Amino acid sequence: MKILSAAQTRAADAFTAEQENIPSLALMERAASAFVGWFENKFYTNRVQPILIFCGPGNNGGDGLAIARLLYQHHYPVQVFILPAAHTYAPDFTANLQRLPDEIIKTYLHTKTDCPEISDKTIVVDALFGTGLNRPLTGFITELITQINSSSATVVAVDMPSGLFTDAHNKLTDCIVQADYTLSFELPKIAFLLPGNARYVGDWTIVPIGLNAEFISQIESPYFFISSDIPATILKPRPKYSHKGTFGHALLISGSYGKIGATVLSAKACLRSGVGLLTVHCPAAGYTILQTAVPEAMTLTDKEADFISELPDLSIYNAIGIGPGLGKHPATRQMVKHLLNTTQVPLVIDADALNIIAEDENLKNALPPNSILTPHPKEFERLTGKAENDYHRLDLLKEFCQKHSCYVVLKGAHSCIGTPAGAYYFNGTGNPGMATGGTGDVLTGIITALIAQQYSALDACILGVYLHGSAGDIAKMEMGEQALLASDLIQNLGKAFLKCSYLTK
Ligand SMILES: NC(=O)C1=CN([C@@H]2O[C@H](COP(=O)(O)OP(=O)(O)OC[C@H]3O[C@@H](n4cnc5c(N)ncnc54)[C@H](O)[C@@H]3O)[C@@H](O)[C@H]2O)[C@@H](O)CC1
Ligand SMILES: Nc1ncnc2c1ncn2[C@@H]1O[C@H](COP(=O)(O)OP(=O)(O)O)[C@@H](O)[C@H]1O
Ligand SMILES: [K+]
Repeated sequence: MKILSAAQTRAADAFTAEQENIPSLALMERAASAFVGWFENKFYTNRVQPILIFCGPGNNGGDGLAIARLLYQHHYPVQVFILPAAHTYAPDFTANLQRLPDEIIKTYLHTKTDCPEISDKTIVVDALFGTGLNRPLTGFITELITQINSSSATVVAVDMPSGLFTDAHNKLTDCIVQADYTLSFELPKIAFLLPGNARYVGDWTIVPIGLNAEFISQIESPYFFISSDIPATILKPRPKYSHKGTFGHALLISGSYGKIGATVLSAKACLRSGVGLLTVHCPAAGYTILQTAVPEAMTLTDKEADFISELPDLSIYNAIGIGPGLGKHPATRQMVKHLLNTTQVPLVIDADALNIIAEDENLKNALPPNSILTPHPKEFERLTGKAENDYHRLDLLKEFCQKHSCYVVLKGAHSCIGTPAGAYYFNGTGNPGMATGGTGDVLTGIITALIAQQYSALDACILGVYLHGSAGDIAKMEMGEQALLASDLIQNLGKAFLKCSYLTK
């Protein structure tokens, strides 16, 4: 699914209205109906809590007025509060104001004293500003928003939390509505996918309003959201006459004393992701553990008991994953250096292998083209330096991928894949239960297996993060978030593959 900027969203709205001969007012009605459908589902028994709808002067405010009318028709106790317009109200705002039933109390807000009391039991609908915000909010509006934010009311934002830019950085001092829920139209917004905005956006949902699909597919955007649509087109069926050689031979270089568990997790995930053959190169101390815990994998041991100091013959492998549990022993550093200087096989690089590379500019420059790096934010910071904010981090991601011709999976709640072509793919699966040790090792195993099966680097990253998160979501259905372990992701990879394969049909 493509992600559009605020300007592109406006263009998509305008094109849809013109091309499909739908008045913009009808599009607004669709948006309001979609909002109300979601709202009724969420708060369906509740027709006593007062609903305070705050409307700005633009189309977002117009949505608010249409929502007020529809909720009133569904017997919700709504009240409307309207901001003064600096110049004029948007035409569709005015049209919806005229359609507002007289029974709905409407109040114009000029100063703070006009603002209503907002009790705990209230539901606030924030329709002040949406994608048309063009500067930080100032003046009296900030007092209103501060009052909304300091109340214990449930806050539902229409399209965007007011004050939050759709696609640009907000300063920490900017005044922004802190919504519990954001119901947004047609496509996710970049702002929803960045960790720093979580406290404003809350739990977000997208509802379709029928914007022109052809227009959206033609418009150029570097930003994509990975929902089931993209992975379903990537997953390949296993041919009837295939054999284990068809699905590649992966090598996993992993482990050090006390961290063989990371190797076990990564190896199991690799095997559960369809690889034909897997060999693990680990410290000698890991031999019995691996042969017992992962009998399907072949094990090669290092001459050292507790860390890896040497490389096996690499010539027979068509995918190499390195990093989980590796440690940073000087001999291990040398091994990583040697690997980067001798192989042109793209690597899947995680954990301490990333930390070793981060400490040496020459190693970054020696990355084989099309390698995949899977840092969490701290590891990423070691690679690129500190980001000033979430948007700057995206710039650093792009620069790094372009400079080193590699793919980076910047892990997080919405893991973001950066590509050498400058695209960004944000993952939509996964949950906070996955914020637990070992889940990253599982991802390394999955992506290494997909590379061994000849998926392109980009496809392996997309399918990998999607299946990894999907396995986490399936595990969550059984056991919730607190008890979730990295092993549970491996247990549920089969179901995640199945679910994805049903979507390809
Ligand atoms: N255009 C369409 O066809 C549709 C638009 N929709 C709604 O329209 C919204 C976008 O509407 P608009 O483009 O009118 O924009 P907004 O309603 O977000 O805000 C624009 C208005 O706010 C003013 N403004 C911007 N920043 C300000 C600031 N910091 N302080 C004070 N005033 C400020 C602008 O001058 C303008 O008057 C979407 O978020 C969505 O809610 C939906 O109804 C779907 C269809
Ligand atoms: N809140 C979250 N929501 C969704 N996924 C998450 C969340 N927190 C972590 N994850 C996922 O879990 C994994 C954690 O990886 P990492 O930090 O490397 O763990 P480890 O080093 O312990 O294996 C990543 O794939 C990340 O995207
Ligand atoms: K809003």
